[in-house]
Amino acid sequence: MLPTITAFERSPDRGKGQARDMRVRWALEEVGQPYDVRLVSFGAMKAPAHRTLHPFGQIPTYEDGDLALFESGAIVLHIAERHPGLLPTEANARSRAIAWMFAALSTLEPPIVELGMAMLFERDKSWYAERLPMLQERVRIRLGELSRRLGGADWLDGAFSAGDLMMVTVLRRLNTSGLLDEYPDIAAYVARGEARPAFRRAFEAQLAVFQAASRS
Ligand SMILES: N[C@@H](CCC(=O)N[C@@H](CSCc1ccc([N+](=O)[O-])cc1)C(=O)NCC(=O)O)C(=O)O
Repeated sequence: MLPTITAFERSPDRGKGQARDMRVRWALEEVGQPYDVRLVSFGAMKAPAHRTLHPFGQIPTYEDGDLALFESGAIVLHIAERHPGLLPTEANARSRAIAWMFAALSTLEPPIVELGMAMLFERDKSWYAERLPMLQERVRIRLGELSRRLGGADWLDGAFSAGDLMMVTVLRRLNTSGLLDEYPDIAAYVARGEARPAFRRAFEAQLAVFQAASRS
């Protein structure tokens, strides 16, 4: 019995790999762990059966034997702890890699999601023109700080880790904002992640789901 994740039956991101099952697919591909996918509709996500897995009625979830997990960060950490390839074996380096996972989710993702949601849902508001620059600046501050820490290295702290995997998936949300163009080193870092064979396999798998749904 393979681990089973849940993903959108028809992703609103239209196969661009922005939905958060992408992180879990990528982590499973990096460690070479085959997996099954249960596709769920928006309606099914909110139904009691799915909420036993995910209290907030969302995807992804992860089931393996009698374990059921939600939260993409927790799922990626679970995979990284049980398979080599995503976390260093040396204790301090391992802790630093996990710190970068939290930094991606707690420091970079909030301003990036806030900007993305505003650009998606607030354009018609009277205060949009005033609020947008403030949201952009909050992201620019973090991109500048990340750029200085990365300092031309390939990955955040030595070899590629789950910290980079989470950071790249968070930074990819900026793809339509134009902000990545202002930080060519960060854009190159994201491209390095996207060029990994495991990323490509994960991306193609989630795209195939959207393409199949679009044909039906
Ligand atoms: N913190 C949770 C957040 C999970 C989450 O946001 N899930 C979203 C899908 S990924 C977020 C997402 C959605 C769409 C795009 N997009 O580009 O269209 C990008 C990301 C979901 O189930 N939404 C349905 C709902 O809440 O009713 C995690 O990291 O797992």
